[in-house]
Amino acid sequence: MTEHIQVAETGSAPAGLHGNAIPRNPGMPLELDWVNEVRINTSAVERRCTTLSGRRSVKKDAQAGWLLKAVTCIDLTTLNGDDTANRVKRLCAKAMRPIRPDILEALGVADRRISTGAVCVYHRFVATAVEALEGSMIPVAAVSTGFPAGLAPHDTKVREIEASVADGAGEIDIVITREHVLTGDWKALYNEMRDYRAACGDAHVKAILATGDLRTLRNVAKASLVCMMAGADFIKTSTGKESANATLPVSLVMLRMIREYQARTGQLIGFKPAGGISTAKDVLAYQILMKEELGRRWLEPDLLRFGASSLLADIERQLEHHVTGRYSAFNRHPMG
Ligand SMILES: O=C[C@H](O)COP(=O)(O)O
Repeated sequence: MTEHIQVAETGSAPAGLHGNAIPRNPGMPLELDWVNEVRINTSAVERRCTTLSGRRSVKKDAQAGWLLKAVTCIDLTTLNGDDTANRVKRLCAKAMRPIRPDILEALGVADRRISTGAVCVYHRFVATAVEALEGSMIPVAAVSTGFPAGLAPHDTKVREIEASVADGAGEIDIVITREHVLTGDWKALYNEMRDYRAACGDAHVKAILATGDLRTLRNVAKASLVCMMAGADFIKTSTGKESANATLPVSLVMLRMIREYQARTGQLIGFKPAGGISTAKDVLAYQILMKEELGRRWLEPDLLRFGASSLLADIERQLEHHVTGRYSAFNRHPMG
């Protein structure tokens, strides 16, 4: 598949959810019949993912364009217990200039304005990141609702969202209560998601399903659907802290539910695979999956984000290899 892909034009706003033309998902009443009808053919899902990687690839000469586009879809993330304001500031600087100017020059895109899709941090660092990114139009995404386990009291979780919005977060990545899925309490999941969406106000909300905790692909599909019904703008696979994070089969199931939701409601919902996505090769596989399942519209940062802490370093390295024919050491591509 040799297909060249457009990266952001000079002077256009950096990638972000804000200012895009997609109307937000208002949600809809919980339709339990629809949820209960959901069926997943696990072997067909696995077969599709296996054949996808065998049949499809992006030709070498088009890869740089795809990887630059992927950069604009990264939620550049730091979610560690030892995070500091200085680390977050360095990450923000990287988000504003994710690829070294000499590499962009050699690729012939020095005039394009390329930034990551967002910077993703804990609530504590939202204000720091907002200040560091001032003028860049890069939104700050806050993980929330007792991330990563999501087991804080409900009111505390709602207040956490409100606090991050007050500090300037433009995007809120909430974690769902896995117990609601594991006990099939779809009403409870719908209600909590509804409350989170309301607390976000104008901030876009990504629903983290923590798929590695949900045990079955059918649960993943149902949870995706219920969160979309309750008004999620994006559905996201993982926190990055579960024992299993983003995978192609889980992503395929979520994408099929996005397609089904769009067919019934007309609404376009975004997708964010997260956790363990660390190589350019991984990212190309996800981009191919997105394009094949939902179409090229879903390669844009208002509908696709990669939640990743170390992916950018590998992409930059691959782009450098593309222009010089040589690989440099990882320490030449610091994250912050
Ligand atoms: O949402 C983002 C993830 O926490 C990042 O996970 P990662 O550190 O495996 O890239």
